[in-house]
Order: sequence, then C-alpha cells, then structure tokens
Amino acid sequence: MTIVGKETTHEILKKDKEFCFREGTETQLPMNHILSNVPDFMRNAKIIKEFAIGKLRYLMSRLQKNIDKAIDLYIGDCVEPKIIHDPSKTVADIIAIPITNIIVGEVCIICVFFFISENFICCYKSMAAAGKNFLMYRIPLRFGWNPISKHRKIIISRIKPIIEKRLYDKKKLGDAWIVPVDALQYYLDNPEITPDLDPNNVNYDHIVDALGDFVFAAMGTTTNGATRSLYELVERKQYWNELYEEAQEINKQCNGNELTSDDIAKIVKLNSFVKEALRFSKGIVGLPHRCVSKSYYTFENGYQIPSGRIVMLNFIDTHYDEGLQGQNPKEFYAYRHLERSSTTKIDRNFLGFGGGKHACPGRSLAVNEIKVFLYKILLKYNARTEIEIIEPQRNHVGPLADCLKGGMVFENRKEIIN
Ligand code: HEM
Repeated sequence: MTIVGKETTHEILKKDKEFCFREGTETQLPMNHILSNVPDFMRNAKIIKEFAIGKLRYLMSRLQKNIDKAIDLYIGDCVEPKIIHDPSKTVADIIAIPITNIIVGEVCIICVFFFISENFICCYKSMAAAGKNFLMYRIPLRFGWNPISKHRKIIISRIKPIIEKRLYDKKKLGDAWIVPVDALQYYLDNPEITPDLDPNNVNYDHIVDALGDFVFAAMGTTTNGATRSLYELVERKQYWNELYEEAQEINKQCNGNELTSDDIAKIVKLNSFVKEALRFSKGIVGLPHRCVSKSYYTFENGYQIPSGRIVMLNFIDTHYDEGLQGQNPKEFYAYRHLERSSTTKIDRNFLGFGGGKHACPGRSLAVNEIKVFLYKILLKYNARTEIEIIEPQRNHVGPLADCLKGGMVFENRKEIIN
C-alpha cells in the first residue's frame, strides 16, 4: 500500500481509468460477495446518481417532512430537559427515516428498511473494525456465507406485494397512473430488472441488492456527517446563538413554511459550519484506490505506482494545510468556508466527497439533509452536553477519526418562533 499527499491526490481522483475506488475498497469490504446480485456496481452508481441528482428538488420537500417526523419521534417534546445518552444512535435513527422514504417511498415497509439499514451498518462496522483480519470474513464469504441473506429474505417478502401492486396499477391505469418518485420505482422502470413489466418475471434479488448498495452509500456516510455536525454544534457553544439567529431569520422569511432549495442555500453560516465539521470528521488517510494501469502509472511529478497497488489519500495533508485552509488550519473555525466554496463543490481543499468523475453524486442530498436536520434542531431546542466540555478534543483511532461520545441534554426553546 502507498500513501500519497496533496500533490498527487487530485491526479488520482481524476484518472478514473488508472485508479479505481471500487476496487480499492474491495480489499476492506468485498461488496461483490455481500450484494452478489448486483451485476455491475458502476452501472448501479450511475443509476443512483441519476436519481439523486435528477430528483433532488422534488426530494427536498419529502426530506423535510420526514426529518420533522423523525425528530418528533426520537427527540420529541422536551418540556423537561431530556437526556439522550447515545446521540449517535438517535441521529442514525433520525436519518434512517428520510433516507428510507426516498428509497422506498411512503410505504409501510419503512420499519423493515430501517432495520436493514442498521444491520447493514453494523455488518459494515464490524468488518471495518476487523481491519487486517478481513481474510477471516473473506473465506466464509467465498463459501457462500452472507451476513445479509436473512435480511434480504425479509425485505423481499415485504417488498413483493408493493411491487406487484405498482406493476398492476401501471398496466391498468396507463397514463393516469401517478408514478411514485423513489429509488425503488427507478429500478422497476429498468428493463434489466423488470422485463416487460411482467409481475411474474421480476428480479427481486437484483432490486434488493441494488437498493442495498444505495443504503450502503447513503446511510452510514450521512449519519456520520450529521452526528459529527451535531456534536460540534452542541459542544462549541460559542456558535449556537449566531446559528440560531440565522435559522430564525430564514424561518421568518419563509413564514415558517417548508424550505425551498433556494432557502436552504441561504443558510450560509450553517453551511460553512457543516463543511468545517466534515473537514474534521475525516481520518488521517482514506479513499483507497487500486492502480489499474496496465503495468504502472507515472505521475506528473515522475513518481510511479505499479499496477495492482492500493493507494491511500493522505487527508491531513490536504485538510490541515495552511495554504489550502487559511490561518490556523488545525483549529475548528465555523466560518472558515463562508467566503469560499460551498460544502458540495468539489474542490482542491476538501476531500470529503472525493473528486473527478466518481465524486459523490449524493453530496447535495446529504448536505441538505444535514443542514435541514441542524436547522430544525436549532429552531426547536436548546441543547447542551451532559457533562460540561471546555474544549472539544478530536482524536484518531489508527487512521480513522474517533467516534464522538457523550450524552446531550435537549430542552424545548421557550421563545415563540413564527
Ligand atoms: C455526508 C454524506 C456522504 C459522504 C461523506 C459521501 C462520500 C463519498 C465519497 C468520498 C465517495 C467516493 C468518491 C470518489 O471516488 O472520488 C462517494 C461515492 C458515492 N456516493 Fe457518497 N457520500 C455521502 C452521501 C451519499 C448519499 C446520500 C448517496 C446517495 C444518494 C451517495 C451515493 C454515492 C455513490 C453512488 C457513490 C459512487 C459514485 C461512483 O462510483 O461514481 N453518497 N461518496
């Protein structure tokens, strides 16, 4: 394995014919064995991209309703101060609801998908934690053991009647049928999965694994970003009031109604805050790419990487560089990005969403979701840490950023918000 710094990082991200991220992560997480019914992961990524980017504006409305619903369900009314002992778990529960909704729509299997999301993440985490011992997992995987086969069966049994109904309605109602907007429908419209829209000829295994890939890409990443941002917000009290005032101003401007994408874009201080939180959430190295050049790849600076070698990107080199980040790059400064690029722009100073042709296609969806989540928390509650923290410490475990721990106390805001 080779670790590369900022000079060559963007060359790797741009040269997708020479460096492959999918193949790089295979050594850590053999997705082709776990989601074995996805025939082509690149193609699946393209479908997710078309859906997440193409339907973003439409999805924002549903996202907000579902974030509201989820906050009410998991934090709720805090007339008396309420202690949340494990905020990471609560945020995961909250994020699962809007994501499930954009994947399978307004249907009752929400609980099941939610369940599988959690299990996917547990399975991912335990494998990731196993680190060098991946061999231990690879061997049973090669012999057919699969950590998700039980969940796949449950999902299929729940999803089958919904798919049958959609196919039936489509045939019967023709143009009068209102097409559901969710990832499931995207797959159903794909002739590789549902040839001739024949309910007896649906490739359920393919659909469920393809959706599983969506869950993998979207759930853990967004939950991690939202959790880190919430901790930064609650622990760094100096920003709380200013960010609240910004949220209140925007809320007034839209009369307490749903935010449009343009309204969300106006929440600029919170946007910069989230980017700073994401900058600090990265570990020391990451984004493994396998060199897939024929024999070796020669960088512009003359260095060479042999074919087959895994290359890791040095995040610290980019994220803590004074030239790229401005003054005191190792300090958390919420408004660092205010006059600079937005969180979702692929830029030399931020590797959170990768880069080049394969840069994360779900980034606008994810960042808007995190922003809306924090905006609603700011408007609804006063929050503090359970134990007073003078200066938050952000450590690493090996090359990874350490999980943030510690309880939070939520209390309803006394102010009346228009
Ligand atoms: C804060 C949340 C997220 C983070 C930090 C994140 C990060 C990333 C990164 C670093 C990559 C690799 C980019 C590269 O190879 O250069 C990636 C790829 C990808 N992400 Fe995200 N992601 C997030 C949310 C999402 C969401 C919500 C979705 C789905 C709607 C999604 C779908 C994907 C897909 C499909 C790819 C593969 C793209 C390809 O291979 O062409 N991500 N993401």
